[in-house]
Amino acid sequence: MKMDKTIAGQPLAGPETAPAVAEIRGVTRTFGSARALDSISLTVRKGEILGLIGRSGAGKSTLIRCLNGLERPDSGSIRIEGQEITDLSDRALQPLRRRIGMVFQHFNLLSAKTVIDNVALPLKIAGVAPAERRRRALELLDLVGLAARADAYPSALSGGQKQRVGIARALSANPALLLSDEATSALDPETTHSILDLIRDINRNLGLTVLLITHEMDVVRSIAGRVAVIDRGRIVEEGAVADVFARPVHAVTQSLLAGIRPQLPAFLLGRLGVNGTGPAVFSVDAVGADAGRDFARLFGETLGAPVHLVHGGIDHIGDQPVGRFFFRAEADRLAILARAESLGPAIHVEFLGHEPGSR
Ligand SMILES: Nc1ncnc2c1ncn2[C@@H]1O[C@H](COP(=O)(O)OP(=O)(O)OP(=O)(O)O)[C@@H](O)[C@H]1O
Repeated sequence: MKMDKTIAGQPLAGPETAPAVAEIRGVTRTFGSARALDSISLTVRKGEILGLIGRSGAGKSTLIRCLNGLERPDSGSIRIEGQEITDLSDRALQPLRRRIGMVFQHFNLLSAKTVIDNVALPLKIAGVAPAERRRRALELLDLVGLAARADAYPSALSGGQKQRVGIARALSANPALLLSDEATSALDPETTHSILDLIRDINRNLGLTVLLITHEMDVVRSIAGRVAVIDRGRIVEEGAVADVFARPVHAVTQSLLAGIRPQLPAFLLGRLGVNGTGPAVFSVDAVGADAGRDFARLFGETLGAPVHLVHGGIDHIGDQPVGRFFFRAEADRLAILARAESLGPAIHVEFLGHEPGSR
C-alpha cells in the first residue's frame, strides 16, 4: 500500500519519517479473560492527524487510557516524545500527562466554573500565575472564536461552543498530542463540520499532532491524513486515508466503510450469479489521476461491447480523487479480468457476477 504524501491535505516533507510523538509497541492489556489490547503497535507522527477507527469493544478506550497513563499495560512499551511511560510512578507521570490534551464526547466542563476558568484550569494545576493564566486562556478562547463568552457558564453555551471550550482547555498546557475521543459524536452535522474545521486549522497553523478516535467514518474522511483500524485489540489495517478508503483490505474495514463507499444497489447484487448467462457486472477502484480515466471506453474497446455505468462516481479525500464504479457489459469474466490486468495493479477490478438472461 502506498504511503501518504500529505497530511490533512497539506504536503509535508516525508511525514512517514517525521519524529514519533507517541509510539506504542507490543502493548497488551487484559481484564480477566478479556484481552482488550493484544500486542498492539501504533505510531503517531509529528504534525499528522491520525484517525483510529474500530467497532464498539475493539479496544479504543483502553488504548487511550494507556496512552494518557490512566491504565497500565500488562506488557509492551509506550513512548511519548521518546520517553517511556509504562514504568513511571503516578507522580512522574503528571508532567507527561500534560503533554497530552484530551477532548471528550461530552465535553467534561466544570459547570460551576466560567468558560475562562475551565480553560485556565490545567494551567492552574501546573502552577502558572493568575495573570498569565488569564492571558493564555483568553488567547485560546480567541483562537476558538469564543473570547466574547469568557465569563459565561457552560450551561449558557451550545454543544458546539462547549466543544470549542473543551478544545481551548486541551490546548492550554501546550500539548504535544491532542487526543480527540469521539469529540463530535454528540454534535449535529453542521456543528461537527465547524469543530472539524477548527481541529484541522489548529493542526495546520500550530502543527499540532492529533489522534482522532471515532466511529464516524466521515470524520476520518474529512480531516485525517492516515487511518488505523483497530479490531480485537490489534491494528488490522493502516495507511493513507485515500488508499484505505479506496480499497479496504480487512473485512472489518470493509464493514466499517460500507456506509460511505458506493455499494452496488442490493436489488442488483441479489440478481447476480457466477454462472449466469446475462451481462457481467464488475467494479473498478482507482485513486489519484487514475480515478478520472474513462473506464467505460477502456474496457469497451477491448471487450468489443458497450460498457455501461451502473453506479458509483468520484469522491475527494484530502487532495486525492477516489473513484469507485460499477459497470455492466455483455462480456465474460475472463475477458474482463484480462483487460483489468493490462491496466496495471493500481486499478483494482472485481468481477461480481452475471445477471440472469441470455447472451
Ligand atoms: N475495566 C474493564 N474491566 C473489564 N473489561 C474491560 C474493562 N475495560 C475494557 N474492557 C473490555 O475490553 C474490551 C475493549 O474495551 P474498550 O472499552 O477499550 O473498547 P472500545 O473500542 O473503546 O469500545 P466503545 O467504542 O464501545 O467504547 C471490551 O471487551 C471490554 O469489555
